[in-house]
Formats: sequence, structure tokens, C-alpha cells
Amino acid sequence: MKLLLKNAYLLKDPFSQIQKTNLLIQDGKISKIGEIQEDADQVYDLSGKLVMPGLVNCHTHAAMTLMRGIAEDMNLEDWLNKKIFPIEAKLTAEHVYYGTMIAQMEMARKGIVAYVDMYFHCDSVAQAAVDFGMKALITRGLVDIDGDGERRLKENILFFEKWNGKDGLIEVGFGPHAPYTCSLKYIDKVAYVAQQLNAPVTIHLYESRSETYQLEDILSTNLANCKVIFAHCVHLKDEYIPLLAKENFFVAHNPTSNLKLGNGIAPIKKLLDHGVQVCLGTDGAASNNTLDILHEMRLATLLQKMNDPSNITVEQALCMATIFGAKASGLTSGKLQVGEDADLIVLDVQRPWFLPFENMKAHLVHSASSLDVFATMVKGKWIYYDGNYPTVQIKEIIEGFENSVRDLTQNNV
Ligand SMILES: CSC[C@H]1O[C@@H](n2cnc3c(O)ncnc32)[C@H](O)[C@@H]1O
Ligand SMILES: [Zn+2]
Repeated sequence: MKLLLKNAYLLKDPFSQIQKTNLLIQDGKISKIGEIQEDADQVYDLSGKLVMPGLVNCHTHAAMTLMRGIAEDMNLEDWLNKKIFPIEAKLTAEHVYYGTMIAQMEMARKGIVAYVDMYFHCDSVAQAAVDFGMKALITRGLVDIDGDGERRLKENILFFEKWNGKDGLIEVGFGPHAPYTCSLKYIDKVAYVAQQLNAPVTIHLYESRSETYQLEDILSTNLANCKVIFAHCVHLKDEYIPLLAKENFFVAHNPTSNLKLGNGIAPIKKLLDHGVQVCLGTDGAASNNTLDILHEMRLATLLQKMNDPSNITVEQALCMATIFGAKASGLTSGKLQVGEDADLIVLDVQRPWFLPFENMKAHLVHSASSLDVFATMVKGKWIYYDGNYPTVQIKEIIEGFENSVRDLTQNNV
């Protein structure tokens, strides 16, 4: 299958100049950029539109769309213990499928091509990603404080064997939840298994003020040898920052969730200055309440500028949302060049807030909103195009989602 995207403005990566050009996409990959004479099966005239690398959401719990708006104005501890955990105890595979589907529809609408998930009923998450055509690094959330950690780890291993690499869309990793729900011994064991399987790990770290464990202890486990995405890192002691500057470590910054749950602002400027690889996440829809990486990119940037506007540049912001997220997730390249998967988004830039055109990169960070996203493509397939979701039956999904919410909230509100 050959697709021709004609007359588009192209931003190949955060550091390149925008140029007007054409892209040929063949069998899911970018096969040519420039003058194209070849015939294609489908031709799209993208005059007035900008094509750029798709955004990556490096920390979420997709199915928590089911709990969006259910617990507002609470701190992390009460939010989790009083509201979220009791509802999650009732989750079924079917609920997670529909919750994940709705999350994916939202993310695709907002220009996200790939996400990193930590949750339960992972077969449902993976099935939803494959059915929708979105890329996902999926981890089984692992906890051992209740003595049932081994069973969960076995489940994660079986899930790895079944789904890792599926359709070039799915990567499977391991998700020890946090140092306050996992013993050091358990984190060590999970990381050992992940290392043997060459699988990535993601874990919540230093999200709230009450998290006072020692980073040296966490990094004395096998985690040090794994590719790890540390979500949050808000309450890091200064001396811990250099310990995270490693090729195999990434920090997923979730500014909206951190503010909304009253946890504060992560030291992103300091992390970047020390060479830590920072990417962006939304966290779940129950603590955000949107799944919008363009919004996170702008908020992250503004928060770091609070004391000094030179703290973070337009290019750094775009890198966090694209290339760094791509590298952290391992799902996509974050760049549009020949030979790469066609994981891209199309923005309608014929709007007053994208003028003057010359300063487009700044507009992408500081003026754009997700409503400017016109289309989203993963591996050469449109998963969102001008108001439509070509891969799914929207009515059936909304019905399944609404039934799931009804199941979960009966006798609970
Ligand atoms: C064990 S599966 C994932 C687990 O994480 C919970 N969760 C969602 N958001 C957060 C957050 O901000 N901090 C800590 N834990 C979070 C989710 O509800 C699942 O139980
Ligand atoms: Zn989280």
C-alpha cells in the first residue's frame, strides 16, 4: 500500500527547518521525501497543514478514563486509598478494554501515536492497542505488600511471552508500582526478570512529599541494569539527580497530575542540565483529567520558566514530547526520515494563532492546542483523520465504555 502526502509543511525533528514537501509512505514506512512522481494508492493534499513526528505519552494508566472526574480535589494518598483502589478492585477485563479504547481515541485525537501503560488486565490493554492500531509499551502493575507479588510477576511474564512484539505495535515491560507498594527484594526480583528478557521497567518514584526512601537503595537492585522509566521524580534530593543521568534511565514528567494532586513541580531544568533524559506523561485520566501531551509540553515549559525564562527552550520542549519519548518507549523514532515508521501527525496550521508562519516552532509549543490536530498516523495507517476514527466502531465502544462505568460505580457514589 502506497500513500502520498502532498504539499505539506514538514518538521522532520525539533532541530530541522520546516520545509514544504511531499512524503511517500509504503508498507507503513516513509519511503521518500521531496519531489515524488510515483503513483500512489491514496493521495492526500495537505496544503495548509503541517506534518510532524507523533507525540509520545510516556506515563499513563489508560483505562483510568473509566474513573475520570470520580475523585477530585484530593491528595494522592486519599485519592488512591479512598477512591481509586476500591473501584479498581471491581475491574474486569472488559472494563479495561473499553477504558483503554476511549483513552486511545482521546490520545489519537490529540496527536499521540504511542504510550507507556502500567495497569491490570493487560491482555485487554494489548488487544485494544492492536484493534485500534496504536503503539504501546504495556506493563503489568506489580505490587507485593499484600503478599501476592509472585502471582502478579508470573502474570507479567506470561503476558510478555504472549504479546511482546505483536504486529510491530506492542512492547511488553514490567511495572513495579512504587517503592511504597513494592519491597526492595521484590523490585530486585522484578528487575532481574526484566533484565533477563531485555524488557524495560517503569516505576513511580518520588511523586509525593511522603516518599522518603533512599535512591541508593532503589538503585542497588537490578533496576540499575535495566532500561527504566521513572515516573514523576518530583521530590528528588539534589544529590540524587546525577544518579539518574544514565543512558538506560528516563524520567517521565507529569506536570498536570503533579499539580492537580498537590504534589508540586519536578526539577526538570536541573534534570536536563545534568543530562537526564526527560520525557512527558499525562498519568491517568483520573488525576489529570486529559490525555494531552501538547498541553503537558506547554505546561512543563511554563513551570520551568517561573524564575528564569531561559530555563527551557522551544527545541527542548519539542524533544521531550517527541524524540526523548520515542527513545524512552522504544516504540518509534520521533523523527520523520526515510526508513522510519510513518508515526506522524498532521496539524491544521491555517489558523490565526500560527502566524507569523516563520515562528512556527514556537507556536507549536506555546500557541498550539490539541484541537489543531487534523490527523494521526501510526505505521502508515490513519487512526484519526478529520473527526473520524477509521479503525474502530465508535458507537460500540462508547456503549461498552458507558456500561463499564455503570458497573463500576453502582453502590459506589
Ligand atoms: C498497579 S497498576 C497501576 C496503579 O497505579 C495507580 N496510580 C494511578 N495514578 C497514580 C499515581 O499518580 N501515583 C501512584 N499510583 C497511581 C493506579 O490507580 C493503579 O492502581
Ligand atoms: Zn502513574
